[in-house]
Amino acid sequence: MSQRDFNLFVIGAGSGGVRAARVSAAHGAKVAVAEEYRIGGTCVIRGCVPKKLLVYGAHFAEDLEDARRFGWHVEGKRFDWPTLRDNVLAEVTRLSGLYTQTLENNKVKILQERAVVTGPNSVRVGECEYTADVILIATGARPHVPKQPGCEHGITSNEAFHLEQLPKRLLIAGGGYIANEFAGVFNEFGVKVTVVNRSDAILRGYDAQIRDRLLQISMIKGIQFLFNSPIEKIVKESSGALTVHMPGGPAEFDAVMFATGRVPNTQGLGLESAGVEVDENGAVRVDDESRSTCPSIYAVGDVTDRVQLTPVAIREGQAFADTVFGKKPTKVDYSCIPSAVFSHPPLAGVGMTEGEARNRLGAVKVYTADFRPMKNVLAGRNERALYKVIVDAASEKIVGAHMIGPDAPEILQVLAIAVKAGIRKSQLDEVVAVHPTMAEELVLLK
Ligand SMILES: Cc1cc2nc3c(=O)[nH]c(=O)nc-3n(C[C@H](O)[C@H](O)[C@H](O)COP(=O)(O)OP(=O)(O)OC[C@H]3O[C@@H](n4cnc5c(N)ncnc54)[C@H](O)[C@@H]3O)c2cc1C
Ligand SMILES: NC(=O)c1ccc[n+]([C@@H]2O[C@H](COP(=O)([O-])OP(=O)(O)OC[C@H]3O[C@@H](n4cnc5c(N)ncnc54)[C@H](O)[C@@H]3O)[C@@H](O)[C@H]2O)c1
Repeated sequence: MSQRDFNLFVIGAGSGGVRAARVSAAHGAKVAVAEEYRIGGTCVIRGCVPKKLLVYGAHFAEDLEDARRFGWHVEGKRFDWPTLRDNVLAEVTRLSGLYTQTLENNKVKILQERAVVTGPNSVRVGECEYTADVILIATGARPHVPKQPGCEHGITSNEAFHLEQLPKRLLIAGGGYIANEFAGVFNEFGVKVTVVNRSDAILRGYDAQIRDRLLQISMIKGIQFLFNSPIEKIVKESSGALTVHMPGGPAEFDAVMFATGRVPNTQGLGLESAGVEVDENGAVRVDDESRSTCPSIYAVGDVTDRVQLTPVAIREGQAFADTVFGKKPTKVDYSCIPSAVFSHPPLAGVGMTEGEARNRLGAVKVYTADFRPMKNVLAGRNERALYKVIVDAASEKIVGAHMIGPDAPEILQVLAIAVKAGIRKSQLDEVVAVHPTMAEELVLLK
């Protein structure tokens, strides 16, 4: 029996930390978790969940517009931001309560304060020092804000959920997930959105044709994109407006939001006291069992900067608990991780893009369905969906699938099973279509 206060001390009650704490406790460990902000972490409090609820809220703008062609006349429609904001924040509070309850039900001691590591087996929380056989760093990541003069006047996704009122003109810096998701949301709410990117492409890592389709549709919806436009400085005017200086000249906005990546939360965490190494971005270096360079300290989730997605943090937390406290050594399989961008319309992908497949495999076959969904046709909405299935010409196996269009993330989740299982294109063809659906295009690809 250990003489220390706990078998496991988890720092950070987000996606990875909560799963690791709960499962380790279920395996019989005495567990404590420290959280400096709110139980649930980024995903629940200021990430996936409130973001997706805003995406739902935003989509009503198009649904109400399309409704007319389906015979529905909605008089006097009007959007009220405070109503949506407050309902979303209330839902976040409810979910945070459920996460807290889950930890308590599993007898995990919750310390609602910042923790720092003071040695290989010790942690300080406020005035108290605790000892533990194992420490798990699950502190996540925080928004990166560029250092150019005046950038402190901008906000990040953290603040976007709490805006007092919507800005009339919003500049979003970045071209990744958060930039495209929030550009879509705020544009649907009637905000004039400009996306500025320092490079010449959005959503690197996704299939080029799918990205192009999103760019094209986003521009038609009224979102302006400026490429190769690093922000040089931001000046706050006496009116409160922000003048943003860029290579193409200055422009005025009511708010600037940075969506320029997220950096691991290791600053001031005391990792050096235990010999825990971090990389050049501050991410904890770990082996394939999530063990750091200190044998008693592990790390999971965004703080390791492997794949910054909730389901990955959860898997890493589960694998850690099973390996260290469940006598079941488990490694996370990082191959074929599906992902989605909840833009308007959403896009999703799994496996190799067409470009990657051509580079890595040489001979590939690409099957595409480029179509206007039935609902869009009747609505008079000129938006086309695009599905792509990438096949290794030698083995006939599907090595990637990518799509943009209504409900693409929902459809892709199921297709990802086929890609992960390594099925052949002919096996897709054997499946009878569910008609009329959009997903049936996947079994009718010629
Ligand atoms: C706007 C936004 C939208 C997103 N949307 C999606 C999505 O749709 N799908 C998806 O898969 N992923 C999404 N993500 C990413 C996802 O939220 C993260 O990958 C995930 O939350 C990482 O989990 P984690 O456990 O590593 O860290 P987190 O969930 O960030 O948890 C870390 C916790 O540690 C706490 N903490 C930090 N330092 C200390 C300390 N010293 N002491 C005590 N506590 C500390 C923090 O307060 C935080 O609660 C989104 C992220 C953002 C920002
Ligand atoms: N739907 C989802 O699953 C989802 C949604 C939101 C966030 N996330 C996760 O959170 C992470 C962070 O999201 P994000 O959108 O901030 O990051 P990102 O990595 O997706 O995009 C960052 C963007 O900022 C640009 N950039 C980086 N540094 C810059 C600088 N100094 N000046 C100007 N531009 C700069 C990059 O070129 C890139 O376009 C994502 O990588 C993702 O893993 C996932």
